[in-house]
Formats: sequence, C-alpha cells, structure tokens
Amino acid sequence: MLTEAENNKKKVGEAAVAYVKDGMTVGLGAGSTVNMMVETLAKHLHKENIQIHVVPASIHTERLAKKFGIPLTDFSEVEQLDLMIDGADEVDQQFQLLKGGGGSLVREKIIASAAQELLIMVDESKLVATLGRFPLPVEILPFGWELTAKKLAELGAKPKIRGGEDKPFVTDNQHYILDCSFGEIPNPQSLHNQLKGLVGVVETGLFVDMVSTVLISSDGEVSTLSKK
Ligand SMILES: O=C(CO)[C@H](O)[C@H](O)COP(=O)(O)O
Repeated sequence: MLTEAENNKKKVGEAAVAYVKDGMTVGLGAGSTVNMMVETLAKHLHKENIQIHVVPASIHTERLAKKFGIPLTDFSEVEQLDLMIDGADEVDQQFQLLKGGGGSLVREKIIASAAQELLIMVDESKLVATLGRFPLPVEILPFGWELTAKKLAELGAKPKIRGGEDKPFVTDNQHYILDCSFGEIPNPQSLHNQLKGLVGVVETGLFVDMVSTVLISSDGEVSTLSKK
C-alpha cells in the first residue's frame, strides 16, 4: 500500500514517461521521484516497444536503469539530448528551480543544459512564490571547505556541511555540499552568479531559465504547467 506521497510520485512518473518517444536520448535526474519513475519508464518502453538511450545523473540512477534493462549512454557518444526528466526541491512562479536535495545537482545541471527539454516532476508542496524555503545546496571542493563556508556566510547564507563536520556527505563527484539558508531568493540568477564567483564553489542548485514543463501531482491527480 503506497502512502499519499508515494502515490503522488508514482502518478507524476506515469505522466512523465508519456513524453518519452522512440529513438530519444533521455537524461534521468536523481532523487526519490526519479527512483520511482525508472521502473515505470522500463514498463513503458517494453509496452510501447520503444528504444531509447539514457544518460543518468547519479550512480544510483545508473544502477536502477541497469537493473531495469534500460540502455545507457554518455557524453562520449552524444552531444545533445531530446529530453531530461528530473525532480526538484522547489519551483517558483517563473519556473526557476532549487535542486540538489538528493546531492546530484552538478550532473543534473550538465545533463539539463544539453537537453532540448527539461521536464520536472514535483508534488504541489514544492511550488513556492519565491525560492529559498528549502536550504540551497551548493556543491564545493572538499579542500578548504571551512573557508568556502565562511565566504558563503559573508554573502548572507547560514551554511551547513551536509552529513556533519565529522563525516561530510561526499557526492558522486567526490565533492561536499553546503546546504545554505539564504532566506528568500528573489533573484536566483544574481545569487547564482555571486556564488559561482567564489573559489571553491563548483555549482549551485539554482536552475535558472532551464525548465519548459512542470508536472505537478496533488491527491493522485497530475496537472501540467508549460512555459509559453
Ligand atoms: O535535485 C535533486 C537531486 O539532486 C532531486 O531532484 C530533488 O532533491 C528532489 O528529490 P525528491 O524527488 O526525492 O523529492
């Protein structure tokens, strides 16, 4: 028996796989919504007799795709993807995203930047007027992370090392993540630019002007918001 949250993830995943067509190269993000969607995608490919190739954004997503027999590819073979399907931690009214709660923001952003369309799956609770309720994940180099945290604090954040100082969480890229509470982020592009200007910052979880379509689940129903 699925919980309400799991059912919402299942339904939004079912809606997302309908965008996957024969011959596509598809990026798959990371996180619990994507995890649930991978099995649904495998069933969709089988049922519709569709052949695709997938670029996964995390080692975990890669393992899941392999488990369900979904063919993989990478950037040594493809330059452009037709579609990227991913989750998000927050979506604002301008379709700007805050991502990285699952720790895969760098690879997700690389794949999304190579995709013609970025399709985001969320439940209603992730829609916000302004980004910033969820602490912003910032991927950083482990070397000198304490200094990078201080620099982020000088820019107004309250940075916390993910996993704790004794055993920081290590990303698939062998980096750390600082979860940074900035309060409201009215101008995501400007904050992103400021953070990227710091030595030691690899990437931020702000995905600005990348999304075309957001699928939103609520009470087991899915609605679609598309950017004009
Ligand atoms: O950005 C992400 C991973 O880096 C995830 O897409 C985001 O954290 C949402 O995850 P979930 O589907 O578990 O709520």
